[in-house]
Amino acid sequence: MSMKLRAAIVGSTGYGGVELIRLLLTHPNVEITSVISSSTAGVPIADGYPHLNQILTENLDGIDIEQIAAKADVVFLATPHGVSIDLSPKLLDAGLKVIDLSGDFRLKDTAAYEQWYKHKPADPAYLEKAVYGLCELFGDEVPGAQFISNPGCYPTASILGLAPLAAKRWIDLKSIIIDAKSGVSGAGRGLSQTVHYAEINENLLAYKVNRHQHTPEIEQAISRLADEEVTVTFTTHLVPMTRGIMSTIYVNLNQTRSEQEIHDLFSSYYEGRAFVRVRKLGKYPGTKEVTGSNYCDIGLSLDARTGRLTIVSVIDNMVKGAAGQAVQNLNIMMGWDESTGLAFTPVYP
Ligand SMILES: NC(=O)C1=CN([C@@H]2O[C@H](COP(=O)(O)OP(=O)(O)OC[C@H]3O[C@@H](n4cnc5c(N)ncnc54)[C@H](OP(=O)(O)O)[C@@H]3O)[C@@H](O)[C@H]2O)C=CC1
Ligand SMILES: CC(=O)N[C@@H](CCC(=O)OP(=O)(O)O)C(=O)O
Repeated sequence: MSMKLRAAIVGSTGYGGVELIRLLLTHPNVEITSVISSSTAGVPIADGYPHLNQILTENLDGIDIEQIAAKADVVFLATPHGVSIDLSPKLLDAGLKVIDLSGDFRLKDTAAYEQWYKHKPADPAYLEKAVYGLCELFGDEVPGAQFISNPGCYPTASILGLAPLAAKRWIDLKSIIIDAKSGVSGAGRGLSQTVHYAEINENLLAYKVNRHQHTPEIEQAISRLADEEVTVTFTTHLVPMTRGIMSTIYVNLNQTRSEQEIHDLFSSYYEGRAFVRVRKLGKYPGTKEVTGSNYCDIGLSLDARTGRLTIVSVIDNMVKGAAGQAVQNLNIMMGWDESTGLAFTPVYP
C-alpha cells in the first residue's frame, strides 16, 4: 500500500486546479487520487486538457463527500468564490484536511467579505478554523492545521513586498499605493469579453479600480503586521501575457533611512526563506524571471528627493499566487520541508 498522502482536487478543470495537478504529479510525498468536476464527471480529464494525455488518465469524479473521504486525505478547492463556503465545512466535518484556493475564508471580517465579494459570508465557526497561509509571514500557524485559506495572487505579491516595512513601521502607513498588473490566466479558464484575444491583445486595461476584492485582504495582513488599522490604494491592470503578476508599490518613509538600510532590512527579514529573492540594489525583477516557479522576487529603490520608496514584487500568479503556495502550505502543514516538490527553476525565456 502506498504511504503517500492522497489528494483530491475540486475544480480540477480550472486553471488553478490544473496547475495543482502539474505540481502534485511530481511531488514525492503526494499522490492524486481524485480529480473532481461539478459539471463533467465521468470523462477523462485529459479530454479537456490534452497536455495531460498519457500523464493523468483518470476520469473526473463528481462531488460526493463520502467518496472524497474514502479516496483522499487532503482536498484542494480551486473553485470560484462561494463554493467553498458550503463545501469546506462538510469536508472538514468528514475529517479531511482542506486547502482552499478561493477567497471564501481569507477575510476574518464577515461584513467585509459580503461587501467586497457580494456573497453571503462563511459560518464564523469555520472561519475561525481557517489559517491564512501566507507562508513566509504567518507560516507558524500552519503546522498541524486542518484548514488552510490560501492567499490571493495579488495579495501574495503585494503583502510580501510591504511586510518588512510594515512590521518595522518605517513607513507612513497612510501612504501605501499598490499598482498591480496581472496576466490573463489570473481570470481563470472561463470566457469573458475582457480576456477575448481581440480585446486584450496589444492592450492594457485598468479594472475594478477601488473595488477589487483583494483590497481588504491586503489591508487585513498589513494591519496585522503593523498592529494598526491600515488602508491602501490598490489598482489592478490586465496585461496581454499568460502568466505573471507585478505589484509596483509606492510608500513614504516616516524616518530617515538609507536605501542600503532598507535593502538590509528586506534581506534579513527574508533570510532563510527559500522562495523570496531580494534583488541587488539597482536591479528590478521581471515576471519572466519567476515564470513556472514558486519564487517571489523583490527589488526596491529609494528616491532621496521625495523620500518615497518604490518596491517591485513579482510572482507567477498560478504558482506562488495559487497552486504553488497551496503545495507550500501542505508541506508546512505536514511538517515536510517547505520546498518539497516545488524546487523548480523558472522557465526562461
Ligand atoms: N487563476 C489564478 O491565477 C488564481 C486563482 N485563484 C482562485 O482559485 C479559484 C479557481 O480559479 P481558476 O482556476 O482561475 O478558475 P477557473 O474558472 O479556471 O476554474 C474554476 C473551476 O471551478 C469549477 N466549478 C465551477 N462552479 C463550481 C461549483 N459550483 N462547484 C464546484 N466546482 C465548481 C469549474 O469546474 P467544473 O465545472 O468542472 O466543476 C471550474 O473549472 C478561484 O477562487 C480563484 O479566484 C487564486 C489565486 C490565483
Ligand atoms: C486577472 C484577473 O482577473 N484576476 C482575478 C484574480 C481573481 C482571484 O484570484 O480571485 P480570489 O483570489 O478572490 O479568489 C481578479 O482580478 O479578480
